[in-house]
Amino acid sequence: MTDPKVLIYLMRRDLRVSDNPVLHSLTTNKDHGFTHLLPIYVLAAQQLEVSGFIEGDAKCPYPEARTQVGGFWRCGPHRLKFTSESLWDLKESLEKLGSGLCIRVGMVGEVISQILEAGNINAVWLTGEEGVEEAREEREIRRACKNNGVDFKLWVDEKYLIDDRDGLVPTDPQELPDIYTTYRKSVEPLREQPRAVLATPEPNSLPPFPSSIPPQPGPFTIPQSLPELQAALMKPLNNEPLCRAPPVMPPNAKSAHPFLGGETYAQKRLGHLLSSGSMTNYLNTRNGLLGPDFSSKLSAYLALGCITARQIHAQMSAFEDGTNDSWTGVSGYGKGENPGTSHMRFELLWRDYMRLCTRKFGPKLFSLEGFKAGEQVGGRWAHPSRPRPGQSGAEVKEMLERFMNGTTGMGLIDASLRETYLTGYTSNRARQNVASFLAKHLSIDWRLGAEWYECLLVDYDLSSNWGNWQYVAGVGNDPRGQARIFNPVKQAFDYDPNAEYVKTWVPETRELTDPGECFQAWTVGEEKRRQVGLNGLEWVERPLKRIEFTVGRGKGNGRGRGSGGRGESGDKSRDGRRGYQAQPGTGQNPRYGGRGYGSSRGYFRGGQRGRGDGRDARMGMMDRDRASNPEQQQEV
Ligand SMILES: Cc1cc2nc3c(=O)[nH]c(=O)nc-3n(C[C@H](O)[C@H](O)[C@H](O)COP(=O)(O)OP(=O)(O)OC[C@H]3O[C@@H](n4cnc5c(N)ncnc54)[C@H](O)[C@@H]3O)c2cc1C
Repeated sequence: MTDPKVLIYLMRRDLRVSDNPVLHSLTTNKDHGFTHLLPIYVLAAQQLEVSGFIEGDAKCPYPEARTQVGGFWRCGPHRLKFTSESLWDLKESLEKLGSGLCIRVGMVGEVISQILEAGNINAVWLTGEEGVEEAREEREIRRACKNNGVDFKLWVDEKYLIDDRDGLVPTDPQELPDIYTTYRKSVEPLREQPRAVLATPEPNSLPPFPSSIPPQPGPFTIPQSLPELQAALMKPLNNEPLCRAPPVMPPNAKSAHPFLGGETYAQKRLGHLLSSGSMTNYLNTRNGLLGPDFSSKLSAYLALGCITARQIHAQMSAFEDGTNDSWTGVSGYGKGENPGTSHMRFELLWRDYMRLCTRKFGPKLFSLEGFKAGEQVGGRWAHPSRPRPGQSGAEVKEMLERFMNGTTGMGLIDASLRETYLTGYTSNRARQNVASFLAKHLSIDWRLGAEWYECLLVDYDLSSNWGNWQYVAGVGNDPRGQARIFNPVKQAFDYDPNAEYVKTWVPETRELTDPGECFQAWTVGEEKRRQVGLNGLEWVERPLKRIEFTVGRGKGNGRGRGSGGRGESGDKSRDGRRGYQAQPGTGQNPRYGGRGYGSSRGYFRGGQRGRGDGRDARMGMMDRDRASNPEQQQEV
């Protein structure tokens, strides 16, 4: 009998069996020499809270998985659910192929090291990622492999539209143009560029799953069913709401993102978009706000690698070329590239571009000054511990709390924030407005918004989230930078002219007939407020922002009217940099992770400290890190 030769395939954001380079190579290259394949997914303790996997009174060995500036849970309920569904779908798909999936809990590098130390592993393969934490994992695994005499291979991440190896993506990240359009022009025509998708492995074509695997080290227990997995993930989050006075689901409101996670559902969704004609119409509908089909809703699948951009491209090409008769009769079928499919490629390239920006700018992705570090923009933004002149910390805290629970008094913004809280999704149009409102109207540290999205979004993606927040805050790759401000009243008139979206998510406005009143309920007169039940509501009486706006004059000029432009937010008058932004790479507990920004404490941890669950000691360790760095202390 030959000795077993076991290959670990660590799956991170490539949760699919189709168009998967690692699985494909194992089925096509029969000389790989492995007798067994062990696909592993680790629920990473710094990215999602894992204490729910502990039974009994044992203490969790890791700090809570909180964001660094705001102290929010890094992975909220919507993405926990979607991720668990995606994992289970992957497990079932691998089982159908005659393989399996081993789920583990802990710090990724540590988990893999423990398995290597138990012996009998010959190689570890994984796909490279751009994030700071993911790169750290890769270094740790590489080191563990070296220490244990095990082969290590980092595969090229192939879930993007343009392949890194085709000579179109700059090999030196610093050569990436700072403007998206310049990059796009350098890679067009987009329809010609993507590589072909890789075939899905046939059943029993992969090396078999090992018969024995080192157990999950304590104190964690791995659930054996999807409901148990979801219960363990949700357990720590059930103890407290994510914010003060959270919104409740309005009657008759429906999620625009009712989709289950996983490769199976990603493919179904793509099929639906093509067969329903939604993809053909995409250019006309993509700025819509309500309903599942105004845009693709593929982002969450793309973020976890349940589907690849080139799979979307390939299916669109088949549609355009008329090579799949099941689409006969659908508008645009067989008629070549159309505005909808062309624009989808354009958006998918944005996603590529955001990833390449992460590669280029590294930890600057999380810096208050963004990619423009050194351009002295930091003093613009308040944080509860760093109010701007004339403000108190309590005022900033209240503004932020009302941002989080969607009671700012600005209809479009509140609708989007409540929708995001309740469903994990909001449209790109709404996201742009929300980010602009926080950073440019409220002048609050935009990283708190980025972290809040990290917690809430079902499709959270490191590069797309942080890159877009920087872009809108004016410290990223928007050539118009600080000069571009979204007027949320004008935007509401343009994209929600009948206030259907605002009325759906801010049900208190449903009795109002004038859309302008829905967009800013403070404009409703006293008598009417009483009649429609708006009387006494804080966000009606005391909105965080009042924008004078008249439809005839403000609409269409991109600026609103009266004080509706940038002046009313006070951006220009109050400045003076206070030098408080974090220095990349400081104040972190290196073992636990962190992405090189902010402090570890977070501001909105409501009641987490000193609750006597054994975690104070760990937080104390992080406090010491901060105390050794006075600049860092100033930061929070
Ligand atoms: C402040 C802010 C935060 C954002 N955070 C995220 C995030 O965490 N994850 C995420 O995937 N997208 C993010 N986006 C980008 C965009 O809003 C979402 O990708 C899109 O709304 C997802 O819905 P969809 O799949 O229906 O998009 P569609 O309109 O159908 O677009 C198709 C795909 O193109 C990509 N795409 C579209 N627009 C962008 C963009 N501006 N940047 C990068 N990729 C894009 C996405 O992968 C998307 O699935 C953010 C945008 C803003 C303004």
